[in-house]
Amino acid sequence: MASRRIVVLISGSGSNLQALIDALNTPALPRAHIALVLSNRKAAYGLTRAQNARPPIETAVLALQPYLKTNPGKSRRDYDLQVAKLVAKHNPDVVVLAGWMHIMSEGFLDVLSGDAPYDGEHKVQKPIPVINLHPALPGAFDGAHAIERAYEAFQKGEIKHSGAMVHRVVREVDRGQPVIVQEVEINLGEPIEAYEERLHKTEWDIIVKATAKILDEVAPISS
Ligand SMILES: Nc1nc2c(c(=O)[nH]1)N[C@@H](CN(C=O)c1ccc(C(=O)N[C@@H](CCC(=O)O)C(=O)O)cc1)CN2
Ligand SMILES: NCC(=O)N[C@@H]1O[C@H](COP(=O)([O-])[O-])[C@@H](O)[C@H]1O
Repeated sequence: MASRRIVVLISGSGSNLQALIDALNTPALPRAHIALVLSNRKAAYGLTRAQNARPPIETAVLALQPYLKTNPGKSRRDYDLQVAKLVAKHNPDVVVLAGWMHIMSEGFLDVLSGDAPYDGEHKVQKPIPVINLHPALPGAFDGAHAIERAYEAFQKGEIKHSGAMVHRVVREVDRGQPVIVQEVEINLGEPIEAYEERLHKTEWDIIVKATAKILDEVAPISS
């Protein structure tokens, strides 16, 4: 059976990308490779992680503001379609947003679902699931800076739990169906760094499990 294809979108350090890289072709993530790592920030250390992988992983950078500057008249939506085109060309079985700090418009999702062509003519052969890692529980702290917001809310007594999840990506940010949800303990009075350390370890675990779960749904390994 052919190796299952993963495309990973990043914006930063890439520690979750590293978790995926380390899990490739182990029992946790069998028969899989990362076909492309795409970053919207050229300084993202995750790009170095991909290039240092063995075998090296193809990387690409497409940042919004430089795109708009070099393509006068083009919009954020055009940018999203360009991202979709870069992704679709690799015909992935799954797309993983691993710290991808850009809200995707319908255009991107329409291409990945097969509802719209990625090059004005061709559509993806089958719907491509897109999943996102988010450092909060379903329905809580949607959007950016969720770690800090959840930590502060707990310390103020506003919430009793927080955690992390991987969810399917839909147009409404962080409201897609959860794939894996894991609570993470927060302790009253502890520094945020202690909570973040526990949370990131949980993320590294659930991003691999969620990716494997989706791959087994869309491209199961025949026994
Ligand atoms: N259509 C969707 N797009 C994205 C989703 C989603 O569920 N649906 N998840 C996010 C990831 N994310 C939280 O998990 C998130 C990332 C970024 C932002 C945000 O406010 N981005 C700003 C720019 C911020 C920056 O550049 O630092 C923006 O896009 O204008 C919110 C939520 C990924 N995309
Ligand atoms: N809303 C999305 C969001 O906040 N994502 C967060 O970005 C970090 C990426 O870390 P990494 O670059 O080390 O993988 C992770 O903590 C992830 O939960």
